Amino acid sequence: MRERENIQTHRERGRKSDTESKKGRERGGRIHLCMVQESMMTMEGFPLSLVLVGSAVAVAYLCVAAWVSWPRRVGEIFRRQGIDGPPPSSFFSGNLSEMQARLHAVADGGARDDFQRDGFDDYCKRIFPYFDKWRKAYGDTYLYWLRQRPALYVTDPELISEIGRCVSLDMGKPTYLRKGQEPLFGGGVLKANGACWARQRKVIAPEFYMAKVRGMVPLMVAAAQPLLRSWEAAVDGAKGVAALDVDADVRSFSFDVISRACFGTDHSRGREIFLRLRALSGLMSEPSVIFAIPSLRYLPTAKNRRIWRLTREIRSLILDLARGRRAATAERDFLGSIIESSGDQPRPDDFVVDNCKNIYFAGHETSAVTATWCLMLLAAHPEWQDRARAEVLEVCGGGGAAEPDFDMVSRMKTLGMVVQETLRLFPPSSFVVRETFRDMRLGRLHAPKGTYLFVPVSAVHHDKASWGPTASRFDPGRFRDGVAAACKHPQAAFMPFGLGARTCLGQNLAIVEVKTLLAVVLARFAFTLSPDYRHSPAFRLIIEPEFGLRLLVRRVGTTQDGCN
Ligand code: HEM
Repeated sequence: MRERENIQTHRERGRKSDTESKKGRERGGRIHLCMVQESMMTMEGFPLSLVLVGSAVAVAYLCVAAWVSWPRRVGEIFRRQGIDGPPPSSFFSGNLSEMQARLHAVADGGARDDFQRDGFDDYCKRIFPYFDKWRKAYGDTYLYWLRQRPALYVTDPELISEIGRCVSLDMGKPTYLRKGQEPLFGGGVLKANGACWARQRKVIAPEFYMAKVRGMVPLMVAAAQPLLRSWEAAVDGAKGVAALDVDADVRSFSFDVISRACFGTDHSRGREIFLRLRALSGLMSEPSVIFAIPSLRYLPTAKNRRIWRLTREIRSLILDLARGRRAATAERDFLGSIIESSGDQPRPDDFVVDNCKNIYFAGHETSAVTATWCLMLLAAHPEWQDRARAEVLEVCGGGGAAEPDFDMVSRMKTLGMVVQETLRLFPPSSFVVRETFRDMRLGRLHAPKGTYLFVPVSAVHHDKASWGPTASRFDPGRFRDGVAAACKHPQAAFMPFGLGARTCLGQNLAIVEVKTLLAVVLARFAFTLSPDYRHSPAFRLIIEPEFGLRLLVRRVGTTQDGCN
């Protein structure tokens, strides 16, 4: 009985709850309907475009929030690894404004004459005062900011070696080096990355192997003749001792060497091309708002039109030469070889044009400024000048009568040590720079994608921890038993030609070229620094003497007053 009642109650409860839930469903349905109606009213009240704009704003907000918080998150990644650094002064400039302010403060103090008879102040502290300050505050490896990009300053030998060992295509030349520089470098080997770079390097590298450079010594001797003739004329005209601004002559020699090495018998036409490249480079390095705002590069301003015209002329001159070469017998110089390999490249004409331009930029000023610093250091250190000359005269025989050939140049060990010590004290390239194109592990370091790695070559070359207390002194003798015996951590302490997979392709050519020039000069002339030489290494993409190099030059075997 009670059971029946229970069942009934349960059924009634069930009916009741069914009715309630039906009512609820109806209410819910009405609510849902209302919401849809409401929302339809909203859509009607506010046009769809407003809703879309709202969504776009929300997405943009999220992107900006991610962008703005990225530096903080990256900073945190480095801090967790024990790497700290100066806080960015603003989100947009990073540490750039502080860097500029310190540079101005030093410039306002005037260019210091920091040349000393037996040593050189570490000019890097004057040229890059911010790095020195930050290194003292944050240690050998620290993080700073170039706008919104993290930049790691690396002087720790272990980390430098890791960068040198890395062969991954996920690390390469920073993209900022290419932006706006297309007319000068195009997609050539210097700034390319990934498979495109690897393909080009494979073709170009053999052109500068020692076996090729061996055959270039006669063209170097030929390229030195105008300099020798003009110095002889000046010395004879001055009745014994001439004051000469030698840096322009040395640059002209180097220009001729690279023209002859690249274009062989066509070197005079090559010179025409390189002269236009020089003009183009001059135009593009003029400070201008056009290059700060990328889209302005496409405006037909007078300057842009000149840039475009030069770029077109250079391209068509190189391609004309290449067409002539294809029709004639193959010549085994740089141009001949890259024309031959261009067929396997995706864009053969670009490959030829861009790499001719790249070799000019890579190989002209760097070798010239190295030879200029060598002359300056030999002028300032007569004992080393005498030793180097004695070696040249001995190797070339007959009092230096014979023109040097490759084997003779290779036997000039003292001269080799002088060149190495010059590259240590004044490396033309102040930085080896890389960018990580994805998150990477370098030894113990985890570097997020988009990190710049800056190895300050000149600072590392002057580091007393690696080179000892005489680091700032000119002492070629330290290289007597090679680089390994000259310093601690040789892989990470001496890198005038860069690091690892991207190391300089022209280093054999450069060293033989500088030694050959010094040999022919030393065999004929003795020189000292002019009293008005002002020692002031300046950073203008490469480290060069700010006020040029003036020497007092006389013929070998005569004294300062010109008498035997
Ligand atoms: C004393 C003279 C020279 C110095 C100090 C020098 C220095 C350098 C440095 C520091 C690099 C960058 C390496 C890196 O990022 O790790 C480089 C790259 C390069 N250099 Fe030189 N260089 C000199 C002369 C030359 C000459 C004469 C040529 C050719 C004729 C040349 C061709 C190149 C090329 C093609 C690269 C790009 C390599 C690549 O990215 O794969 N260099 N050089």
